[in-house]
Amino acid sequence: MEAFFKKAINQFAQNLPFVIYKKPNSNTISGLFQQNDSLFEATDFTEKGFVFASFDGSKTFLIPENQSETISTVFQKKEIVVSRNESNSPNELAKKNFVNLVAKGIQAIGNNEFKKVVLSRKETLELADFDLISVFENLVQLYPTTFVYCFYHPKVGIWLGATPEQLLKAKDKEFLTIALAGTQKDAGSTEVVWPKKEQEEQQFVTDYIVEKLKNVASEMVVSKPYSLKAGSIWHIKTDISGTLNSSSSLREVALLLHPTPAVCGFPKDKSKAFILENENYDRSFYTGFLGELNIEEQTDLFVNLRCMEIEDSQAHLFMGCGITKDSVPEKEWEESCNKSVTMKKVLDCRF
Ligand SMILES: C=C(O[C@@H]1C=C(C(=O)O)C=C[C@H]1O)C(=O)O
Repeated sequence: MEAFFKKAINQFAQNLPFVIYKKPNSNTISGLFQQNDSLFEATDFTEKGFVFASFDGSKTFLIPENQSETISTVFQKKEIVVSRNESNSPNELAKKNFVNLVAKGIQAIGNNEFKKVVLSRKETLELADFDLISVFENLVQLYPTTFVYCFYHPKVGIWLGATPEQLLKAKDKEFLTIALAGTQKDAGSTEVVWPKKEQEEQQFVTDYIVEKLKNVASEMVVSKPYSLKAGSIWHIKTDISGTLNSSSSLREVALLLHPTPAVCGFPKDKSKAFILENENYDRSFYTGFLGELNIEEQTDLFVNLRCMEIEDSQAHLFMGCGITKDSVPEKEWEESCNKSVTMKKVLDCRF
């Protein structure tokens, strides 16, 4: 593991692009270390490499496999101590802005503009000291069931995250995606009871994805909804798998799914337009997607959630909440605070 991280440190010191990542429940950390600093894009999704795409669809960057050294290492579990006091320092202005944004979303739903919209915010923290590799290791140690990554490109920036949400897994014509929604804080029990509002919201997401996929796939299998723990919060998840029609391409499916109702809303176009007009900040790569594209004949893409961008001595954290007609703005604010803890914890823990 040490030699692997040393490689990443050297790469970073030379301002060369790289990505290191660990898949959910896996023991392997993989890395692509690009040998030049060119900025590549995935265009038709027949490329091989690691893709990093923005929410608005304008950027689909790629660390190409054929321009990179690929290395992996086995992850060793360590005991870590989280020193952060989990209570959030209340920021009254940020709260007021978010509560107003959510209220506006609820009003638009009441006016039948769309049925669901995912509204988000950005929170900036000052970092006293920051070590890229330690923070990545903290993510790996703390969130074993998520997709953990650290992406660096001198022309893009530094992003880290631990996302519970798969966008698309595909091999040949077989694919898998999920519908994820509903959030509640972990109270220490594995028996999670979900209110009707959360169950309905998640069912909307499932139905919408299945309906969309009918255009490109056959033989779809939809699992029963079940509870999934990601860090200290729970979600409701449904697995959806199927076979792509011979005329459908990987790119078509990825773009059909992205952005999913779990991070945008539905109908997609109307909720996306509302987000772009009202959120008042640029989501950039948050709620975009990332992951392996045609590596060893497999594609494994995730939605970029529970993530942060590191810029100079600051960390920008991003969190969002699914808004439906039954949402309560104050509760959504609290949910966004709970989600922010996923990143806050790793900025403040020690081995
Ligand atoms: C948008 C985020 O999360 C999404 C929204 C959820 C919700 O509204 O309950 C749950 C999981 C994610 O699909 C985020 O974490 O930033």
